[in-house]
Amino acid sequence: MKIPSNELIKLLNGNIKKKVINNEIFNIADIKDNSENVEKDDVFIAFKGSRFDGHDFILSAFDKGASLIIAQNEEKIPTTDSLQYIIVDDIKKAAADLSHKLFDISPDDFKILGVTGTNGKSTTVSLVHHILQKSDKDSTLISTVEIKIKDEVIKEPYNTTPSILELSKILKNSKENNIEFINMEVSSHAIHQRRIEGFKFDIISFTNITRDHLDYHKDFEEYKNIKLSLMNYLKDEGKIIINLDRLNKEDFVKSGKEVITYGFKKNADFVIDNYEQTLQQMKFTITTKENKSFEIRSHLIGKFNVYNITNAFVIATLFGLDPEKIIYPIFTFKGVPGRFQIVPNSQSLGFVAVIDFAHTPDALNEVLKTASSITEGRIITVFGAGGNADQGKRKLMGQVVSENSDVIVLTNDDPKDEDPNQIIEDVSKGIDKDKHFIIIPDRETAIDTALRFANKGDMVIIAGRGHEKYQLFAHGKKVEFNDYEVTKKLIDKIKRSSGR
Ligand SMILES: CC(=O)N[C@H]1[C@@H](OP(=O)(O)OP(=O)(O)OC[C@H]2O[C@@H](n3ccc(=O)[nH]c3=O)[C@H](O)[C@@H]2O)O[C@H](CO)[C@@H](O)[C@@H]1O[C@H](C)C(=O)N[C@@H](C)C(=O)N[C@H](CCC(=O)O)C(=O)O
Ligand SMILES: Nc1ncnc2c1ncn2[C@@H]1O[C@H](COP(=O)(O)OP(=O)(O)OP(=O)(O)O)[C@@H](O)[C@H]1O
Repeated sequence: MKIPSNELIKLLNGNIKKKVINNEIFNIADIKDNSENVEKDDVFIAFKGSRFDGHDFILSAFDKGASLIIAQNEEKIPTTDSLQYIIVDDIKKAAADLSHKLFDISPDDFKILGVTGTNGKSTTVSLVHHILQKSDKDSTLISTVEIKIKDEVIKEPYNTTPSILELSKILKNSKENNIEFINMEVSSHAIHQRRIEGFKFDIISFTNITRDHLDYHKDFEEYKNIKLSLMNYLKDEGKIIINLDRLNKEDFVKSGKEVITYGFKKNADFVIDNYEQTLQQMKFTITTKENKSFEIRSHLIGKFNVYNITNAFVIATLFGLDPEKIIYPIFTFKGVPGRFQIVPNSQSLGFVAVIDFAHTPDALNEVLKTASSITEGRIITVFGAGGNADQGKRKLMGQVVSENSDVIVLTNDDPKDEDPNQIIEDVSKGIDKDKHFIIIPDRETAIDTALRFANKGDMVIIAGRGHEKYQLFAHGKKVEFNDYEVTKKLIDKIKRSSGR
């Protein structure tokens, strides 16, 4: 794209501290925030991060052909002839303004949904995407599990919420594909790091706010306030949806925006009732304020999924869909990989093996309570806790699993750079020592042991890693490991060896 310098300056108006520009016109190929990827005629934005400072790579970007540098710290600008740069006050705003202009996108081009909360984001956005697609409404999905335009996967997600520049590129791609709806997960990290700068949402949905990520955030209060600050990113007519059973409406009405509620509580705008669950399917009703009731059936399992489904139902109605027509797409939704996902070949052995992404105390509580409610036999839980993450939640995870399981196999999750034995030690502090409890650090052996221990009628819950494809160890070591595939393989082996 060709852009005259004066237009560029106008675009960043009010944000410029200093500029050294010689070109009258810039021929901008792309806009990058990683020097490694810079090519000829790119603009390089120097972000200061938690590990690196992009300012340290300005020279490298320039050598690779960057035509313009946008930076924030003048002292770190290298003294090189012909380096053209702009020093701005607010680099996140500059990145959003520039990328939106360059890619010709604006939040007004789309109806945008943001789902935040500790748990339930992926399931909710994936279901909304499915409902929209099945209703002939073109939609983009941005989640931890996949990034899709319509039904086409366009990118493997790296983070739950991508960076400012990646998001801009997804919106550009979406606009080129005439997408009407953007459905995205918004993590607390993304809000804090302003990865959503320049975004304005039509709907923001809050699922629940419970303990997580207290390695990154100072305390729970800060974590909660960061989540709540997402409300500042609503369009003027934007609406908020909350789960009234899990959240306090007062925290949201303060925003001055319309707050729509759902829950089992009778004073919710969308009341859930008559919930019944079997291993095959659930059913429940949603009753609107106008006293219209809708019977919902789904293959998903668990009360937490009743909430996720109702949330998606409310979102879809606010997006203008006929509620009657939402019911069938909900029924055809197969769920998100690694979220209460049953490993089918386990049932021929007489028990049920389930893969679930629960990696917070609250999620483990929800999943194990669900498991108990639909299981005659014992609950056997295989789990661990992740490294380089909230250490304080480990003991709480141990407690929840201890209270809700008959047999516990404690193993490695993703130890990352931490000592795996220390993580196991931290988790085991929450486990009642009178329980049937065994520590097996190797995850495959742990799963195998749990499966061999299972009797007819039992349920084996393999928690924590869900859809993830790799186990992460120290020094960046990545080992292929998918709980579903490993469990399936182990069950086949047990079947072969036992002749069952
Ligand atoms: C701590 C954290 O959140 N870091 C995120 C952050 O990175 P950062 O700003 O710290 O970047 P950095 O690595 O220090 O680099 C600074 C700058 O130098 C640049 N650089 C760096 C090296 C180089 O050679 N050249 C160069 O130009 C980098 O491109 C970057 O622009 O911004 C990056 C881009 O958005 C993220 O990918 C990165 O996520 C890291 C990988 C991460 O682990 N984040 C987790 C904690 C996270 O964000 N999780 C949440 C939710 C998880 C959940 O829901 O459970 C998520 O949204 O994924
Ligand atoms: N509404 C909910 N309330 C509590 N727990 C839930 C809820 N929905 C899902 N869970 C639990 O959280 C796990 C992750 O679900 P999901 O991926 O939908 O959440 P998420 O917020 O996207 O999490 P992440 O960002 O870590 O992927 C599930 O496997 C389940 O154990």
